[in-house]
Amino acid sequence: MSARIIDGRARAAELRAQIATEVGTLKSEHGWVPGLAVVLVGSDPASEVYVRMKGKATAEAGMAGFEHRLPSTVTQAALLDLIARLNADPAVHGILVQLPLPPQIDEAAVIDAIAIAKDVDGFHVQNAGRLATGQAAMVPCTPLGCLMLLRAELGSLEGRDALVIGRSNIVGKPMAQLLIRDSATVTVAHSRSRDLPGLCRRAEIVIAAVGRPRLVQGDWLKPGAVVIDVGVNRTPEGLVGDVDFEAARQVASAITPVPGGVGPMTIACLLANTLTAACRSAGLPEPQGLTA
Ligand SMILES: NC(=O)C1=CN([C@@H]2O[C@H](COP(=O)(O)OP(=O)(O)OC[C@H]3O[C@@H](n4cnc5c(N)ncnc54)[C@H](OP(=O)(O)O)[C@@H]3O)[C@@H](O)[C@H]2O)C=CC1
Ligand SMILES: Nc1nc(=O)c2c([nH]1)NC[C@@H]1CN(c3ccc(C(=O)N[C@@H](CCC(=O)O)C(=O)O)cc3)C=[N+]21
Repeated sequence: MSARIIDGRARAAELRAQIATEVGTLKSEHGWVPGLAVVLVGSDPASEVYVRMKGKATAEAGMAGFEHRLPSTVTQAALLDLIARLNADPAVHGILVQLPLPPQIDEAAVIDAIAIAKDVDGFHVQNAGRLATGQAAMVPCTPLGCLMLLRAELGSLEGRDALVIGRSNIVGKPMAQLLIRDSATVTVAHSRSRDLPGLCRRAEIVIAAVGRPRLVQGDWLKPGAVVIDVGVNRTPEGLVGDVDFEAARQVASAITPVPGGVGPMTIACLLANTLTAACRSAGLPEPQGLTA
């Protein structure tokens, strides 16, 4: 068997086109556009790439982009001061502080300073809590993108055995919450899990969010499994995922590639969250199909 390759790049392009249309309507009917502020501290090369991609996608969707660059030596107080100004700026509907932050900055304190309604990353404790308790939340972009791909592939996730590998606050945990909400049976594995291959072999859905190149082997997979590879690992041979793609595609029924799978969906979902946040702030109806 050879797996269907899930084209995240194409799905993300569709989503961005839908968002651009909605933004055009907002502009012509209401005379304003959604605005996304991206804050980059320091000059980590990978972060630079992501911030540039986000800026480009924002502009192409017709949204207003505000980029704030701060030196790696910035103080916590100065960063919190910028966030306070962005919170108060009516042209800014979404705020993203690129992670990771330098060691002198308390990441949790920074995230919790972002206005809940503008937290388009969905990292604020209150958005995490809302997601966990089934209230309307800003949902983290990467898990949201994975969920969209899974629903498109499988339709209903009800009763499916899903394995999430990774328990980070930004990917693994919110991914598990979304799968629970869609009535999948969810297992969350991490570095202390015993028998990861055995856990994998039971799963109809595997979501790998680990950060270890090609950790998940082809013979760990249940035949016909749907595999979502969140990993983005820079190796001497180039960008690779957390799944051994060539081996896995012989066993899986569908699999996301790296690059071209989850990554582009993350960026598209950031725009989706910004549009959703903008509509909510203006009391306008939310466009359909952009949230979980
Ligand atoms: N495509 C995209 O849009 C995005 C991609 N990423 C990528 O996804 C990956 C994960 O990101 P993130 O969640 O932030 O990473 P973290 O480093 O925060 O979390 C990694 C998780 O993997 C677990 N883990 C580590 N080693 C193993 C192992 N050998 N077996 C099982 N579990 C293990 C860790 O366990 P423990 O908790 O016990 O330490 C932890 O829970 C990275 O490659 C990152 O680059 C991230 C965000 C967006
Ligand atoms: N506050 C915050 N929010 C984030 O969402 C956030 C963050 N910080 N810090 C870093 C991670 C990582 N992340 C990615 C986004 C897009 C791709 C992506 O588009 N990847 C392309 C490849 C791009 C390349 O060549 O590097 C792909 O997979 O096809 C990957 C990873 C968002 N993150």
